[in-house]
Amino acid sequence: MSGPQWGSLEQCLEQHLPPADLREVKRILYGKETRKLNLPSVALDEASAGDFELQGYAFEAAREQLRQPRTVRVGLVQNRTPLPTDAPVADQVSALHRRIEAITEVAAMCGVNIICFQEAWTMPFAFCTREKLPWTEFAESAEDGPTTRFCQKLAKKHDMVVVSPILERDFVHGDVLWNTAVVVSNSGAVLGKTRKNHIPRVGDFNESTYYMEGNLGHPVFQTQFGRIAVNICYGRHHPLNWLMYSVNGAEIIFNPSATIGTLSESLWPIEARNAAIANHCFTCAINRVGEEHFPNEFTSGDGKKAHQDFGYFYGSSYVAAPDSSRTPGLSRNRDGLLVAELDLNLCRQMNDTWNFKMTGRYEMYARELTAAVKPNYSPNIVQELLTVSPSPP
Ligand SMILES: NC(=O)NCCC(=O)O
Repeated sequence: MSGPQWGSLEQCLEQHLPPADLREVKRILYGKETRKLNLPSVALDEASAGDFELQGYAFEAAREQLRQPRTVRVGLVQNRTPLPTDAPVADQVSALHRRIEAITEVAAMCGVNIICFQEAWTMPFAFCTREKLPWTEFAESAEDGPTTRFCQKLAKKHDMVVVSPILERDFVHGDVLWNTAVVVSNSGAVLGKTRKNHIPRVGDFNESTYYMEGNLGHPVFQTQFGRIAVNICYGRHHPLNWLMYSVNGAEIIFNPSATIGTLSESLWPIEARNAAIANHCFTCAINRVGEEHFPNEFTSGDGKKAHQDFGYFYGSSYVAAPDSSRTPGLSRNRDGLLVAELDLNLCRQMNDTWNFKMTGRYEMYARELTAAVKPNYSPNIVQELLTVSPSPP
């Protein structure tokens, strides 16, 4: 399975396909072409000095007579953990704060209005280990922990909405942990929080050792730049999870993730993109990048040898639009900032074209699902009745 040596699908296609074929392949694989954004040279220089990739694309919508274009710029950040996992907890957190601060500065130069970081961005993705200490020490209050206060400063300074996915410790309810995304308004106020609804039980994703499925439903946050929601990582495999954010009015759904090549790389380009199409909204898929090594060995329950790493986090963050177009992905092997300009008018335009909301038959599904989750449910399977022919006299 590919590690860091293989840069990205896009690099491979560009390198090997003749231009005419490349155009056709991209038309089918990526939909209507996104326009490359002309990003300021100072931002490109800063990104190159800071050793992270910077790419920018714009999605366009048709001009309407009664509504002005509703353009918003989103920033997706993928990054490695700068320090080794056995460095002191406070040092790891502060190194990540510094890294994200630098990338957010560049996002501000690019006019980003809403920025989203990767899942559990203040820590290594240590849930594979099943160890409690020191990993639980990375948990913080969503309302006023050091990372939320840090994000409030960034939001206010840059007039930017900040989506900050962290390991939350809920001090009010028995000190329990959650996988949470905090949404900070561009005013600097904490707008609210949302929790990961689906917890994986696959491979080394032993997150259920640490926290439960979220209990906050599918909140959508009204920001100055549009209505946003956060579907954290494994929730992207659940079409109804995306649907409920959309039912509550989300125009942009962020999907901060941590996932590895051996498990999910072939699912990655499909799921968030399909959700954008099915729900007439934009989706932003963000994955961490690189390899994280842990001090102690752990096993995967598959008879294979114990190991000290999770596998390769393949980056490849991208934005998908309701008209089925998508940006190219960031690379598989570098930290990066993807800037995408969205015209939110495209959501309603696609709704009027394809009518998935109108043709959705939600009432029928609600009724059938209500019956199907009951313990005494009998599946509606129609079978041929076998008639017993009378025996000959
Ligand atoms: N972080 C997380 O939920 N990962 C699970 C694996 C996946 O969804 O690809």
